[in-house]
Amino acid sequence: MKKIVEIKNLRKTFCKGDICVANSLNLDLIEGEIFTILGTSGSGKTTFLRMLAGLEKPDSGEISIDQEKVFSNNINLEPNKRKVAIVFQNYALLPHINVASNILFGSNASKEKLEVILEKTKLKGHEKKYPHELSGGQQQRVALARAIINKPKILLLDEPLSNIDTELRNILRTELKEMIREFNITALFITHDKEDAFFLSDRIAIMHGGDILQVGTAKELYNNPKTLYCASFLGKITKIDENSYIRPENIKISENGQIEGIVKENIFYGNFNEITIFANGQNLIVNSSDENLKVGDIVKLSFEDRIMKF
Ligand SMILES: Nc1ncnc2c1ncn2[C@@H]1O[C@H](COP(=O)(O)OP(=O)(O)OP(=O)(O)O)[C@@H](O)[C@H]1O
Repeated sequence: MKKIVEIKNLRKTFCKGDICVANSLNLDLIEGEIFTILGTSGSGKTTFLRMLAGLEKPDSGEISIDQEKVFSNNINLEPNKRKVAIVFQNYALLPHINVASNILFGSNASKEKLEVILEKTKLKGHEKKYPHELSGGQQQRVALARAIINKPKILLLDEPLSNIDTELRNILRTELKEMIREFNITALFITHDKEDAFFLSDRIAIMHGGDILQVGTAKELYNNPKTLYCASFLGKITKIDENSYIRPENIKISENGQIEGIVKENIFYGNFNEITIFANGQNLIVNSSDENLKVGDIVKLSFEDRIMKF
């Protein structure tokens, strides 16, 4: 598997060292994968993406893209020499020029290439329209087409799905994933949204306070988080003793359960119920399909294997 991006000991601090946004980061991206940096606001995602693109200068470390060193002690290639392209949040389309001109903006791609890309992004017939005449999905495709026309080695996507309402967002992210697969390009997303990360990514890195805490597939991270922070960031957990935790779906209410508890609350969420049960001297959160349990009912619980220890 070919490494398209190699990052070694990348460091960046702001405000005379007060805020460390990249704390000796190490990361490799593999050709063709969709990779996501997932983190809360202020965790350092944008700075990381900007350093990769050459828009922010790291303090130290190394970045290679497609086997070429683009940043090190004595190298700092300009953004346009780095074989990267960015799709910005809100797409950053130029409002006063049409679709074709937006796609060709800053590119010396041929008319033939434009035709191919219009075809592939399903924008044929829309090339003379202006951005405000396009749907959200079409605008996203123009932004993608513009990013991809120069055949970058890596496509960087800066929270492209934020500020979009849920219904459209589901459509856009499906389309986005299909397009990226269609172009067979390596992509790096940054997002704070766990669901987007799970939907889009082959692998995910969890970022927090300028550190990459863990890298893995969504399943690996969810089922085997290395730290309490990663565990709770990716989904609800409930404490079962001093240093053991479990996810609500891994506690079962059953006749044969070994632990007795009393129902404190039962909340209906449509496809499951979230039940708070007081057992072993504490409140446990349990996901169940049992809509009929009432406050005060006595139940028996058992824990499935997936106990996490931190
Ligand atoms: N140019 C700058 N000067 C000083 N501090 C900065 C600068 N850029 C970012 N920071 C600080 O660095 C930290 C990380 O910022 P960054 O934008 O990389 O985080 P983020 O994870 O992308 O957050 P968000 O999701 O809110 O964009 C924040 O505390 C931010 O205030």
